[in-house]
Amino acid sequence: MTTPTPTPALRLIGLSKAFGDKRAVDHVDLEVPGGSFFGLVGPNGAGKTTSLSMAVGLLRPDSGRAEIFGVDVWADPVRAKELIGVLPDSLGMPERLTGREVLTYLGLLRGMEPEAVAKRSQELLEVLELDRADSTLVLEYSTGMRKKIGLATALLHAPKLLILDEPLEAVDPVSAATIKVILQRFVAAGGSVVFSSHVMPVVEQLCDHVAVVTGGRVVASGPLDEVRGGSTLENRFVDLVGGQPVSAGELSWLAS
Ligand SMILES: Nc1ncnc2c1ncn2[C@@H]1O[C@H](COP(=O)(O)OP(=O)(O)OP(=O)(O)O)[C@@H](O)[C@H]1O
Repeated sequence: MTTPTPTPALRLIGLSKAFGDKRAVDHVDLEVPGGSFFGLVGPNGAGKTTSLSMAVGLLRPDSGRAEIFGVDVWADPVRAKELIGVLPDSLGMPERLTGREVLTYLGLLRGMEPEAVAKRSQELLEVLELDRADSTLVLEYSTGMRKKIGLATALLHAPKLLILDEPLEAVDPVSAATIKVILQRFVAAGGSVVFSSHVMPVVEQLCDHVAVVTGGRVVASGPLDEVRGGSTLENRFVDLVGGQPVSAGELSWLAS
C-alpha cells in the first residue's frame, strides 16, 4: 500500500498574469510543502508580489489556479482565507484606528470571540512592542510599525499558513529578531510560512525551502541545500538571475 502524498500548504498551478503587454507572472508552478519555511526570492519586478497576491485571492489570475491545503482560492475563497494569514506588500489598513482598534475590528469581523480578540491583541501588541504607541493612529505609524501591525493582523486568527510579502523590510533589528522568533515558533508548532525577501542571509537563516523567480518564471525551487547546490544562496541567485556589472566608465561623474 502506498502512503498518500501530503497536501501541500500552497500550490500554484500554471499561474499567469499580464498587465497590458507585460507578463508579470508567466505560468508559475510552485509547491510549498506543509510545515515548511519557504523563501521566495527574485530581483525587483520578478513577479513575487503579483504571484503572492494571486495566491491569497487579492488579485485574479488570467489563467491557472492557486490552492491552499487543497482548497481552490478562487472557487472557495471563504474556506481558503480562513486557513491563511496575509501580510500584503501594500498595507491597506484602516488608517484612523489605533493598532489595537485595527486588531479588534478585524478579529470581530472574522467571527472571533471578543475575549480571545482582546487577549491575543494585547499579547501581539506587547510582543511586537506596539503597546507603547497605544493611542497612535495607524495613519501616524512609521513604515516598520505598519509592517508589525500588518503581521499582527495576519497572526490574530492563528492561521495554518502565513503568506508574507517582505515581512522584515523597514523593521528595526530588535523587532526583526522578534519577528523571526515568532515565525520560527509558528513553524515549529506545525504552521507553514511563505515569505518574499531580498535578504539572502535571512532566507538562509530561516528557510528550509526556497524558490528563485525571475521574469515572471520560477527558475529554481526546492529544499534550500538543493537550490544553493554547495554555494551560497547569493552566488546561486546571481548565477540564476544574471547581474549587470557596472563598468568602470559608468557613473564616473559621481567622483568629483
Ligand atoms: N498593477 C500593476 N500594473 C502594471 N504593472 C504592474 C502592476 N503590478 C505589477 N506590475 C508589473 O509586474 C511586474 C512584476 O511586479 P511585482 O511587483 O510582482 O514584482 P516583485 O518581484 O514583487 O518586485 P519587488 O521585489 O521590486 O517588490 C513588474 O514589471 C511590475 O512593474
